[in-house]
Amino acid sequence: MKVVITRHLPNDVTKELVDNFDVVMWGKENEPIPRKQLLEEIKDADGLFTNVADQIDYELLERAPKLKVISTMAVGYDNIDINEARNRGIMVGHTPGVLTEATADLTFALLMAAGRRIVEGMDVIRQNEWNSWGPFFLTGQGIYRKSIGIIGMGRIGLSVARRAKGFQMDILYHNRSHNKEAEEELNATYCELEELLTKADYIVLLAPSTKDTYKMIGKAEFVKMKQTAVFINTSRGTNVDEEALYHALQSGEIFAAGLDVFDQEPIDSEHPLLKLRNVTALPHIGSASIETRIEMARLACENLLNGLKGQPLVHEVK
Ligand SMILES: NC(=O)C1=CN([C@@H]2O[C@H](COP(=O)(O)OP(=O)(O)OC[C@H]3O[C@@H](n4cnc5c(N)ncnc54)[C@H](O)[C@@H]3O)[C@@H](O)[C@H]2O)C=CC1
Ligand SMILES: O=C(O)C(=O)CO
Repeated sequence: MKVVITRHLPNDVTKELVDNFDVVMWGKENEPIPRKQLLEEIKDADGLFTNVADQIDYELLERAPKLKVISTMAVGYDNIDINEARNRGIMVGHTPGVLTEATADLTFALLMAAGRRIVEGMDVIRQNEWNSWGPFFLTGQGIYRKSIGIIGMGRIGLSVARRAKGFQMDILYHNRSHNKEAEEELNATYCELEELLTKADYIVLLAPSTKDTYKMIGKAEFVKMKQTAVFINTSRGTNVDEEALYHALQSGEIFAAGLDVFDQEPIDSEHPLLKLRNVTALPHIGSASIETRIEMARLACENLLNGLKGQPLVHEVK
């Protein structure tokens, strides 16, 4: 059987796949396999090892009559046409859990960086703009004992809430259903979205990208936030209306934003959002700790191996 791997991975991670299957692996780690080449290689493939940056759509699936398993090295699978895969009897595996703590760390780092203007401070030094200590020079928003509103209280949301508890923050959340663990362990309060937006000092978006969450934070939502609010998005860029976000940041409707994800990735370096001093932007590195990425790659390999051997996947998207 043939397996296509769309990014270069370490040999010790792919060993079992290489020992058992005919593996075609793209040679570069940080550059995507050209679409044309992927469409060619997929024609006789039984398994596909992919990630958030590949579009696994109708066109690709239509060209892959033998495909049995798609395994993504990610928890989010919005880049995969799940319905089409299901119609064709193709199993889809993903990697929930192993990346939760790394992504929560990065989310909290962004929250602190945006609130306390950390990257802006570095820029000021680099640009030789640091003249003196000033009473209100580079002052930002406090974090300790402030409130945090988490939209999407799932695995990562709960781990972010645990970090917030360490800062004695008041935890509000909005979710599809009540999260008992968050309420009992952290005294988190369930809110309707509107209430969360008006009350929270820090607003953290961690819901998946679905048709219900598409641009769920837009003009109407930013207007409801406090002028001192700091907005953090580590979910997916498509969950936010970026034009409305730009306007809210530029006009002072909100204080700052910390963004790890964008509507178009990679974001163009000339994008208006990146011109704003009150934006802290990162290139989709939420889960990028070395140990977490290795665990994700191993789990994705295990999903693929299991599927191709006719065994249940460790984590199958249902
Ligand atoms: N920036 C990065 O590198 C990373 C980003 N992510 C993103 O984070 C997302 C969350 O991951 P997990 O916490 O593991 O998933 P999860 O499934 O455990 O949590 C998602 C939560 O969002 C809630 N939700 C769904 N639709 C909602 C809506 N319309 N309104 C409010 N809440 C809603 C769900 O009920 C669930 O509790 C992923 O889907 C992915 O998009 C995940 C890992 C790394
Ligand atoms: O897992 C995900 O969904 C990511 O965005 C990358 O870790």
